[in-house]
Amino acid sequence: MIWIQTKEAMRTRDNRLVAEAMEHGAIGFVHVVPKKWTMRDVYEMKIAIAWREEMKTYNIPVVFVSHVPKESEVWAYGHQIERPKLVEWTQIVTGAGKPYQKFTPFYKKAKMYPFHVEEASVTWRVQKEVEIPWEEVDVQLPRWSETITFPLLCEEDVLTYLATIDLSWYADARDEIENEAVTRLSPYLSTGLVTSRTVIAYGLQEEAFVRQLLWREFAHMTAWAQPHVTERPLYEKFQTFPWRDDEVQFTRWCRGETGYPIVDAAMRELWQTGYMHNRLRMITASFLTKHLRIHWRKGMNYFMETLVDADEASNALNWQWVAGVGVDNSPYFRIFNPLEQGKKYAKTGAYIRTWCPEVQDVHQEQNGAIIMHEEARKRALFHYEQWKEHDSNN
Ligand SMILES: Cc1cc2nc3c(=O)[nH]c(=O)nc-3n(C[C@H](O)[C@H](O)[C@H](O)COP(=O)(O)OP(=O)(O)OC[C@H]3O[C@@H](n4cnc5c(N)ncnc54)[C@H](O)[C@@H]3O)c2cc1C
Repeated sequence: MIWIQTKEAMRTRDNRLVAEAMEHGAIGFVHVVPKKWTMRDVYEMKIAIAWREEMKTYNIPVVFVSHVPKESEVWAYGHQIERPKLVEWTQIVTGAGKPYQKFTPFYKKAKMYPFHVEEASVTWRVQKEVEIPWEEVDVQLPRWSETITFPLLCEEDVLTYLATIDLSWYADARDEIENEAVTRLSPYLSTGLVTSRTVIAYGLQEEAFVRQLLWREFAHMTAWAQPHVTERPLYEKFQTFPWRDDEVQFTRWCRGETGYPIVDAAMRELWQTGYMHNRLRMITASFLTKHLRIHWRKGMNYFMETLVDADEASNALNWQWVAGVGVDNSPYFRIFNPLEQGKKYAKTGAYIRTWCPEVQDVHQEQNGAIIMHEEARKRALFHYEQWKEHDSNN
């Protein structure tokens, strides 16, 4: 009997972990119920509840536990079998055999190889009742999750959705916030309801889109090669950068009360739905790290708690990228003007008004704004220059 962690394993297609486990006989799944819930935990729990129902047809138990005792052997992606990838990371390396630090050369090299295709799908079969060696726990989802509409909960629905995706205007419009051209596949990729190989197998191969899937792959490769990406800046010199500690301003950012309509709309949408468009993630992360000069790790941790697609590697790499502390990033001195970003990518104001109905002029700082843009920009540049001169060993 083999027990498998539900994490990233609740699907039929491209699932070698489960297919191989079944070759050894009966299987069961264990799902660890968290003590403190993030948005993504709740979403995963809901997927696991639907999975438990589906698995009943085959007598395959899905057990909810508080923890997995150290001594018990439980199969999991990343242990018995590596996570599904599009390319072989050990092959996509520099001339010196090192992992790429920059995305563009990684991307160009990755495109030189055919992508890995889907591996075994699981052929489910009814098994005999098995004894459960685990102590089950009751699941109490947090009250706040009751009002949230979560993305799809089972693979079949996601596959149906995949078949409907039209990428013909993705390249031109992926930055648009109001006329959304992006796919919203990230919760499914993050929880493993589908793999990027299945996405490709469904014919979603438009170049600009595949480039984004490879950004994800690059983030995961980086976290594998440099696991400290969630802790320290990859651009080591930034270890000494003087971030500000300001709980009041941080809370205003989290709550969408900065007085910058585009920032506030995005942060409120995140809080109420767990979703935020990529362009808005860039604008809000830039605002926190440059306008407010608050540590990127605080923002990163807040996104990990609130995003329904929270993914440690993608989140950390992107935060480092926006903050300008990674190795392949927009430099710290390039500072987004949130008002201009709003005019360009959320032109009509409809998006902003949905989340900030109180706002009159959607492309202006509001009365009592946390800081004036020009002043914030100057201060950020001043501190950056000072740090460069005195502390960064440049
Ligand atoms: C500060 C910040 C934090 C982020 N945190 C996360 C996170 O926790 N989880 C997460 O999945 N993505 C994260 N991203 C990347 C990106 O914003 C989301 O993947 C994207 O918005 C998801 O929407 P979509 O599926 O409609 O994207 P699409 O544009 O349709 O892209 C398709 C897929 O490509 C991948 N992808 C797209 N852009 C990126 C990117 N910049 N980096 C890595 N993969 C990408 C995602 O898997 C996405 O589902 C973050 C970006 C920023 C700037």
